[in-house]
Amino acid sequence: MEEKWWLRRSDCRAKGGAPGFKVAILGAAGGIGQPLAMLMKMNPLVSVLHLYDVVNSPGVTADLSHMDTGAVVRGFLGQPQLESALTGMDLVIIPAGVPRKPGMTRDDLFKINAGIVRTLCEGVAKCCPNAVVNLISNPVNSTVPIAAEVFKKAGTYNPKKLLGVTTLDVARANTFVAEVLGIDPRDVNVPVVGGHAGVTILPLLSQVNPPSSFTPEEIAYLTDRIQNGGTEVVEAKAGTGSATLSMAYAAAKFADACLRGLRGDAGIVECSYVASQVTELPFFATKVRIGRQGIDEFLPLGPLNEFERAGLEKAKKELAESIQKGVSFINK
Ligand SMILES: NC(=O)C1=CN([C@@H]2O[C@H](COP(=O)(O)OP(=O)(O)OC[C@H]3O[C@@H](n4cnc5c(N)ncnc54)[C@H](O)[C@@H]3O)[C@@H](O)[C@H]2O)C=CC1
Ligand SMILES: O=C([O-])CC(=O)C(=O)O
Repeated sequence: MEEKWWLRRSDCRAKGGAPGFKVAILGAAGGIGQPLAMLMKMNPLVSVLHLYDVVNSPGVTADLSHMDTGAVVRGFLGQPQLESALTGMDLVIIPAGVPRKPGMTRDDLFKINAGIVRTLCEGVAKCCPNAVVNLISNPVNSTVPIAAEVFKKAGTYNPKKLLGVTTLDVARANTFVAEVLGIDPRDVNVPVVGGHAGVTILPLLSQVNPPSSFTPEEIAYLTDRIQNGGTEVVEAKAGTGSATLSMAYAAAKFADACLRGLRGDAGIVECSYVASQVTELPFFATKVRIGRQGIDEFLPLGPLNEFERAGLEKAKKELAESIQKGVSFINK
């Protein structure tokens, strides 16, 4: 392609190396991957953006590379290029894997996505063992334990740097609560704890900021809508996939929080599904404080009302099974 020009790109004076973080997206040509790649290309904290996929990453890379933002974009295609995609990365975002169709649960994706996540995490362990990992691929309740086991086997596991992305649950909760209250969603913050599937998604409506009270009907409506927000989109898309645009937005927001934490900004608190001692389960989503080394602090659940305590028990039962399934996949 370069032959038709008098100047080759390698002769250009740009040498790269601008200050900023190096970020890789694995699954970058997918429904989430493409808009997420665009949002990360627009993030001023990113100096280098690596886009890896098993299909179409050269096209997505060429396209995004014409945006006049600071990040230098490079594309990587297929397993032989995985190591180059990962080497030197500070943050690795993983939305690789198949999405749901109507009638499926997230757990139905386990068969295909578990193996994809294992392979990609083996690459992370080998090429950028100190990177922060943002895991999006479903079922998150099992893929995060899979990633942890892969890293343990490789001797690189750092629980402070492995974060399951549950930001979309928070974004939905903020949106739906704001609608019920008749206020701006940007002014609402709903902690959502537990996990990322059905009853494991536990919105803590008693802890909504600004402090708000809800009728029992509002609580029933909001809890159901937040827990089934993913299914609402899967059904509306009628077989063509699941949430991609809202997920890319949520993933970009979460990645930005991680980068600001790594930079040393104070007060970065996000909900995320992580290795945790907040409950008796080895993994649980709660608020975490993110700092220079990844997670600095696991924040407690806070006071729950009776409805939330009952929800927590249900969530824990399902979560325990999903965690065990992920752990056994690697240690079978
Ligand atoms: N954590 C969350 O809140 C959410 C998670 N998801 C999950 O994210 C995943 C991706 O969803 P979509 O982007 O809609 O799917 P998609 O099918 O549009 O894109 C997935 C991409 O992954 C790529 N891929 C497949 N195997 C790969 C491998 N071994 N290495 C690298 N790339 C590979 C595919 O080529 C494709 O480009 C799904 O598992 C979905 O369930 C979706 C929405 C929300
Ligand atoms: O529902 C799905 O399969 C995708 C997802 O995780 C979400 O939208 O929350």
